[in-house]
Amino acid sequence: MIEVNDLTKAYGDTVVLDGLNFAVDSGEIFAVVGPSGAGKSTLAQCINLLERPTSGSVVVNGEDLTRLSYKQLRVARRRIGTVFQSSSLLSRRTAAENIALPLEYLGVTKGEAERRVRELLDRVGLTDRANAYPFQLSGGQRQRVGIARALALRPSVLLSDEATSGLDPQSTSSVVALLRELRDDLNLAIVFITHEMNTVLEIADSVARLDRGSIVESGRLVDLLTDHASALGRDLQPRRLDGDAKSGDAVWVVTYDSPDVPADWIGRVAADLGAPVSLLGASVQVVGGVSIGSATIGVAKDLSAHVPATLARYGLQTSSQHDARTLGVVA
Ligand SMILES: Nc1ncnc2c1ncn2[C@@H]1O[C@H](COP(=O)(O)OP(=O)(O)OP(=O)(O)O)[C@@H](O)[C@H]1O
Repeated sequence: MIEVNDLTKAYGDTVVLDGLNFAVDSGEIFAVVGPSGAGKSTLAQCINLLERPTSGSVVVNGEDLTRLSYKQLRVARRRIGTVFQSSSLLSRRTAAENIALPLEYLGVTKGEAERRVRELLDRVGLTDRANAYPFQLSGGQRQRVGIARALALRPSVLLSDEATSGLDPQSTSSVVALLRELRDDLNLAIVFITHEMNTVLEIADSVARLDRGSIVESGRLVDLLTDHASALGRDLQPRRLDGDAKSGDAVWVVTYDSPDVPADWIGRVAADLGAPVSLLGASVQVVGGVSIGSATIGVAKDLSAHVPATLARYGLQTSSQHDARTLGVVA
């Protein structure tokens, strides 16, 4: 497990990370989301101690890495494997040779390294691409090689710094599936840093939002998605808008997590309001075994005062009435 306690990083007078606290258990994926400039890269560098925090600690399996000497740190750093955005593979080395790099640095015998590389290639599903050079691999395959290399020294923590950014949706899904598999099979604690909300929904057990160097909201993904007061939970909901709101309609985002919500709730809500309800988009997401539904509906603006209570009657919640323009709906 990894714990980050009161972590602060300043460059001169500029405080880039301001007193961050979180813990990630073995077998858990913790996502950190945040806009550009929030401090995500700096956090990644402080976690693997490429940058020394100004104050605070990074504790891996009970050992405070920030207290170690440079020499001790070189050994302790093996407990954290890092995967970067572009996987930074050496272009003149094959996939297998790239994965072998950390083993070579460590002075592992040739035979032992070859055995371990074979194991790792199999682990990431690239046995048949062992002798391919990076330019012969797809973006998703290169990231798999990067993941295998990060696992070479059997770390207990995997740090993923924008590892899926820039990948197409299919490659992203395959890398996400691999990381979830590794979480479960190797019981890794994974810190997944990203600016992509969609990926968080696919991968995270817990999530924190970093904004201007501080964690402004955090929690278990399933709790955030079902907490109607959570701004992060709302931002994580997939938005599917298939239709346009009618002129004169207000747009509402409705969420539900209860199996008791009747399947024909739209018809019933319309009947209660005595006016049509248009379904503009809907999705159902299964997070941690819980089905979380999200729908976007349009209802005549003059009925707005009655909408929340009518929805609540059927176990449906809406946090607020949304401006159609912010949701990309033409009102
Ligand atoms: N070496 C440095 N000296 C001074 N300021 C720095 C340094 N490194 C980063 N910063 C500042 O820290 C802030 C956070 O930068 P960081 O790169 O960690 O953000 P980020 O969330 O990773 O952004 P992005 O998603 O755009 O990469 C920025 O305002 C940046 O200018």
